[in-house]
Amino acid sequence: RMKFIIGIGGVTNAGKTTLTERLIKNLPNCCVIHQDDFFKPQDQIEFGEDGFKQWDVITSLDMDAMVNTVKGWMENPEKFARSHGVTVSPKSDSSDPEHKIHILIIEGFLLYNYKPLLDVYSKCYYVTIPYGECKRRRSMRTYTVPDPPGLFDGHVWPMYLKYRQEMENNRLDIQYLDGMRTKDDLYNQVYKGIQNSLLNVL
Ligand SMILES: Nc1ncnc2c1ncn2[C@@H]1O[C@H](COP(=O)(O)OP(=O)(O)O)[C@@H](O)[C@H]1O
Ligand SMILES: O=C(O)c1ccc[n+]([C@@H]2O[C@H](COP(=O)([O-])O)[C@@H](O)[C@H]2O)c1
Repeated sequence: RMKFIIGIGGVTNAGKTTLTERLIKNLPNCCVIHQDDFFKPQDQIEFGEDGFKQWDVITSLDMDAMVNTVKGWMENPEKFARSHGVTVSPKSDSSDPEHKIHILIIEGFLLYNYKPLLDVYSKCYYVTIPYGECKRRRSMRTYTVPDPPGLFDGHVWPMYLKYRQEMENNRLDIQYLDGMRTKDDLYNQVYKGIQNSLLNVL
């Protein structure tokens, strides 16, 4: 079977998880890896010169563990699916070309800033929203470690700008998505895009 890896990157609260959840429900043989699951424990996150715990930098994540998880899927997507509770369509069902494929979605806010993971993607998406909307959505969200006052302007947004610049210097073929559009619009656009890509590779 073909293997196809989709990156859903983007700024915090852009709607990555919302979009991803709907895609995995509707794509065949589709597994998911959330970058948020690879945050290091709180006591390993250092304080920066900005006075904040440095959550929004690549070293706050155990990226080696994330790479190994991706490799695990690549080596045996069937087994990965089974052990993650994903139903795999039977191989004999070859009448439907869609089912000749294994799909992995990798979702997260720093997807395209780690060299060992840059060349695994078949398709790279990046969802953006403007500063004001990002700050508003973020203020309504509660993480395992709640944001201290001033974190967004003092750390989250500046680090986003820094890593986004670095990402753009990496010259990946990234398709940008406007996260201000409705959830339905975003989903329909991406679902159609993936369908088209699959038709080309199958
Ligand atoms: N297209 C959208 N338009 C408006 N609000 C959205 C949209 N997509 C997601 N949201 C809302 O924004 C917040 C963050 O969404 P989420 O999918 O968790 O973002 P992320 O995973 O990028 O941090 C949630 O409250 C969600 O309901
Ligand atoms: O998940 C956690 O344990 C966690 C703990 C502290 C902070 N976060 C925040 O998670 C954000 C990235 O996730 P997301 O879903 O908003 O893209 C990032 O901006 C961090 O500041 C996440």
